[in-house]
Amino acid sequence: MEKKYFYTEAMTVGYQGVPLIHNIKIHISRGEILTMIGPNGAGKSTILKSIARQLNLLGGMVYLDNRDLTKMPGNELAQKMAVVFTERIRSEMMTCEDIVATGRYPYTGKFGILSKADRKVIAEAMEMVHMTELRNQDFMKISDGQRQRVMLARAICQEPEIILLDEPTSYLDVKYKLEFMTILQEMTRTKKLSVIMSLHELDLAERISDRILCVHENYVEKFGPPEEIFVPGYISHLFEMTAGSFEEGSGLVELEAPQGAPEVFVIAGAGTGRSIFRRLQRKGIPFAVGILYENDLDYPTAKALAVKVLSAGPFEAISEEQIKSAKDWMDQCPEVICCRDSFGVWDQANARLSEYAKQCGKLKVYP
Ligand SMILES: Nc1ncnc2c1ncn2[C@@H]1O[C@H](COP(=O)(O)OP(=O)(O)OP(=O)(O)O)[C@@H](O)[C@H]1O
Repeated sequence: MEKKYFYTEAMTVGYQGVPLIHNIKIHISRGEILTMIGPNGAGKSTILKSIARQLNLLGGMVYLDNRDLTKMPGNELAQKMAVVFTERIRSEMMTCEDIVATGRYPYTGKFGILSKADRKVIAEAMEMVHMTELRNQDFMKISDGQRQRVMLARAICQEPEIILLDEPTSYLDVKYKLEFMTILQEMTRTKKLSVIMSLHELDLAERISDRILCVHENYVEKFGPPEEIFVPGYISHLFEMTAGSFEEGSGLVELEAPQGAPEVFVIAGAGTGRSIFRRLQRKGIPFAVGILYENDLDYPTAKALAVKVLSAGPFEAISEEQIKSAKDWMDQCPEVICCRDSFGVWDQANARLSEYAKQCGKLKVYP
């Protein structure tokens, strides 16, 4: 096997000599992103802390750049590896810039005197995460999201080859989440940075990661590229979801579907139905939907929330039998909502259903 930049062999992690997860086998190359996902308390932070040497390994080996990581001198490790964890660092009387500057310690020698070149790296790192305007503020008096950006700037100015991040985007708003991920991605491309992180945002994990490690409670269940992880039903299994659903294809989460005999039949399609399905869900009204093509934008939400979805295969002709079945379901519902104001050439079955609902006096044109 090609030697990877970072890899583990039978790594066992845990606390006070008690193993939590055995036999962890992961690897990444320079410029790759590995993301850990899994339920609360599964052991993601424990793995990160063990790689960062904050916890002793309970077994196995970790290699970085072909070296036994446990034996690497501290200063050398600090020049290779940056760590962005969630615990608050003690920082009395320190400005945000002071905190970022501590990222240069592996390069500044014993007295921590910053050269002109160090100051340039610090300024660039602050600029990169858009925190220059925070530089003179007391680090203890900024928001959680601002703190996450300051900590990323500190890691960037450490100029590492590999960065470990524990839930780095948990406090960031959507703009900064995307910015944060873009910065990481740019650094993987331009500086060949390797990234190992934990994320609870599955949509981001799927998009950014080259490899995903699925940590189930106390064991590692899967390790592979996102397309091997986000397969139907797997995320619900990994998180042992008991309410609502996650659809791996679209990355959509939906709340619990209302149960019971359908009270409304919805004619939707082309993405017109999703907001109606969710409104019905919020009111706890069970509903049926038809006839949707299985590649329609509305289909994943309908599958998650409706009692019954009458569907047709992608680009297939809809048969008389399918229309008859949809009418039968419609007959059982006191009300029909039509989300469409026009029907295309390939959607005449739904035009007929809408006409049928009108004849039955059940059609409600949705506002
Ligand atoms: N210092 C500690 N000593 C002993 N056990 C600990 C310690 N810290 C955490 N644990 C336990 O180790 C297990 C894994 O915790 P860990 O923080 O690694 O989970 P996680 O996957 O990062 O969870 P989350 O998604 O909630 O952050 C938990 O059962 C936790 O209670």
